[in-house]
Amino acid sequence: MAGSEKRFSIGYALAPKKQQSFIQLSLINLAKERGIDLIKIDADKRLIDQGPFDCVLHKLYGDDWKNQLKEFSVENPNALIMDSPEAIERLHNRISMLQVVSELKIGAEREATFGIPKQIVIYDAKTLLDPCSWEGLKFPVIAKPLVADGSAKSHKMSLVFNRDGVSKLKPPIVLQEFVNHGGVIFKVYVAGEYVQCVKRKSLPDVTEDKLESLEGSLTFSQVSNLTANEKSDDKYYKMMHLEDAEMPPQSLINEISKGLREAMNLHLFNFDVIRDSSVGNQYLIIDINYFPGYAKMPQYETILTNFFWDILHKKDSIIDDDLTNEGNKSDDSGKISTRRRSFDDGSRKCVTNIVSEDGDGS
Ligand SMILES: Nc1ncnc2c1ncn2[C@@H]1O[C@H](COP(=O)(O)OP(=O)(O)OP(=O)(O)O)[C@@H](O)[C@H]1O
Ligand SMILES: O=P(O)(O)O[C@H]1[C@H](OP(=O)(O)O)[C@@H](OP(=O)(O)O)[C@@H](O)[C@@H](O)[C@@H]1OP(=O)(O)O
Ligand SMILES: [Mg+2]
Ligand SMILES: [Mg+2]
Repeated sequence: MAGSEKRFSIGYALAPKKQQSFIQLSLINLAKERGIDLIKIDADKRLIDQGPFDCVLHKLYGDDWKNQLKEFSVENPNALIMDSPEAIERLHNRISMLQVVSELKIGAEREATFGIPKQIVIYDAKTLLDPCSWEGLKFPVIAKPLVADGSAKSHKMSLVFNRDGVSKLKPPIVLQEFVNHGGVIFKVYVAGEYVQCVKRKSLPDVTEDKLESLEGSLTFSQVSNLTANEKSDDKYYKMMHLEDAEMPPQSLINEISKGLREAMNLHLFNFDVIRDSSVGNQYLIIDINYFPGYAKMPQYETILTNFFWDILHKKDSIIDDDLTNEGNKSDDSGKISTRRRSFDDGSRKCVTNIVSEDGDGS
């Protein structure tokens, strides 16, 4: 079938800033060469009136958008929704976001271990000021807004050194123990089966003596997302040498990525990992983000185009198989061989269950 390869279209619905960084001409052109047209979804029109799309790629918030996706899925049952809004929503709350890490079952026999820092959630001021609620949590702690909805507010954090810093906090918040990690954070980008781990600068360690001299709390926002210029203005960042930091074991990163991808039913996300300096081989996951800044990865155009190509062709072969199998779901020998797609509240997942039962055991 050379020369007559089928073309696919992906509609994208992204906030202006995301669109600007992600939808580069280089990505559009590479995808086009591989038979994939990236088409902007007009946010001022109903989604259902646009298309046709083989896939809808999106990072938008709100019930109206969720309803539009649902409506679109009903009308276009073969279109992929990348990813399902219900699956994405798990990442909009910093408790449910990390709960999934605690549930991962990954091969026990390895030198490195992984988990999440100790944390509690505080919903109101009364609980915040009650010392009993803090029991078991050690200073310093990071106070993070409970909601992670992409707003500037949801990225505003405080590093709290002692009780004096507590009263200023505004619940609902998650209080997470600050773990010294040598000022280096690992960001793991996942796009389907593709995994890339990069190093970024993080918050510096807080030593015991520093802790005693520091007052109350310190606020900050998106440290690992600062531009090179912003970092080089700072004395601390000038001292840091990212090259010297050892990477986490690749096999561990791959296993966590696969475990998270499957457990969350998401294809596009990244997660932040730190290495506990006091232990050495203990890795902690502190944040998971839906559809992160892929454009920061070198060669992101190739990585994302390959990913799009894979999911579109996988979807297409499932549909072709379904059509071929229509007539032989149950033949005379009693063998049943069919493929069943999973749906999640009306939106299609990319998961396929293959059901095959041998009636006669042959
Ligand atoms: N438990 C922790 N111990 C030590 N440092 C932490 C911890 N939690 C967060 N940090 C530091 O604070 C930064 C911001 O935290 P986090 O990643 O949770 O916020 P975010 O606003 O969701 O970030 P992103 O821009 O990646 O979405 C991290 O990149 C890291 O430098
Ligand atoms: O552009 P967006 O609004 O999606 O910003 C995302 C940002 O990507 P960008 O580089 O494209 O800004 C991500 O950076 P990296 O982890 O990849 O460094 C991370 O900060 C996400 O948390 C942000 O998503 P949000 O949490 O705000 O929804
Ligand atoms: Mg983060
Ligand atoms: Mg985040």
